[in-house]
Amino acid sequence: MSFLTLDHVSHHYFSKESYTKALDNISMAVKEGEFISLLGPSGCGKSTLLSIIAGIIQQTEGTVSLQGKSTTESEMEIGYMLQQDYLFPWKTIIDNVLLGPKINGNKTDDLRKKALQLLKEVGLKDVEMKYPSELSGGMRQRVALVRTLINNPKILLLDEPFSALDYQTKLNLEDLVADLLKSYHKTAVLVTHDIGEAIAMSDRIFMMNANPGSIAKIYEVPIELRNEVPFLVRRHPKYQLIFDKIWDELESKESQQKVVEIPNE
Ligand SMILES: Nc1ncnc2c1ncn2[C@@H]1O[C@H](COP(=O)(O)OP(=O)(O)OP(=O)(O)O)[C@@H](O)[C@H]1O
Repeated sequence: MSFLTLDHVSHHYFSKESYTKALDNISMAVKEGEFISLLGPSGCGKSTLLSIIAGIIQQTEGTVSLQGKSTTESEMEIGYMLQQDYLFPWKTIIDNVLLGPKINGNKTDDLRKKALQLLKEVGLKDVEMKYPSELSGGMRQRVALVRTLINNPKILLLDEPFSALDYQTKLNLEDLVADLLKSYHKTAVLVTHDIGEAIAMSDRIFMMNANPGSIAKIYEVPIELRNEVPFLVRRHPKYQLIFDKIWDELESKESQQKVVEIPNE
């Protein structure tokens, strides 16, 4: 049985003024511990798809399940990491990390130890009593990662989590996230515009079409690249070949973007 299953998922946005068919008939099966990326032209529905997997929005058609359970029932088992860290500025780092478990009514004494361990694992020692404003963007994003992992989610949904960071910080964080997810055997879905990031981090890359959003192609990253840390994947002889192939595909999709017509009622 696959870990995350999407079966014929479609989604339409309706309002009085407009209608958008954002996703059309998406099916995919993600294995436990697998890292997949969603890549595609702007507006092809990547974030919509991630929100549906997260159970934040309900798809118009089709089913989404995590280990056989609907994702709306498994909300607590899903971790979400976004471009912005959304840390509360008036709370210390440790209080930010422990806020989720606290809201869920969990005792935080044991979790405090785990939080400090995770902070150490992401290279943040002795920051627990600091406030977010005292940390750099990359450090705050690492705190956001710890805040996600403290809930021990079964799956991590990553919506362009590195795109607001400078290039060097982004590469370092990619290595860190890949290493942590591997060591905790977490399944992950990454939305990105960065082809290099998708190749460096993923087992498989789902290339999407726009208007409406659908899966156009699935690229399986060769095993020898998957066994490397992301930074070294970018130096692998096969990396540029895969990059060029995906680049050409993406370029042709950008140029094919059409205006969607609003159907008559
Ligand atoms: N709340 C909404 N109401 C109406 N239409 C929406 C809404 N959110 C997204 N859309 C439309 O649905 C389509 C898919 O949007 P979505 O944000 O999922 O794409 P994306 O691939 O994540 O885009 P980008 O790469 O630019 O972030 C687009 O046509 C967008 O305009």
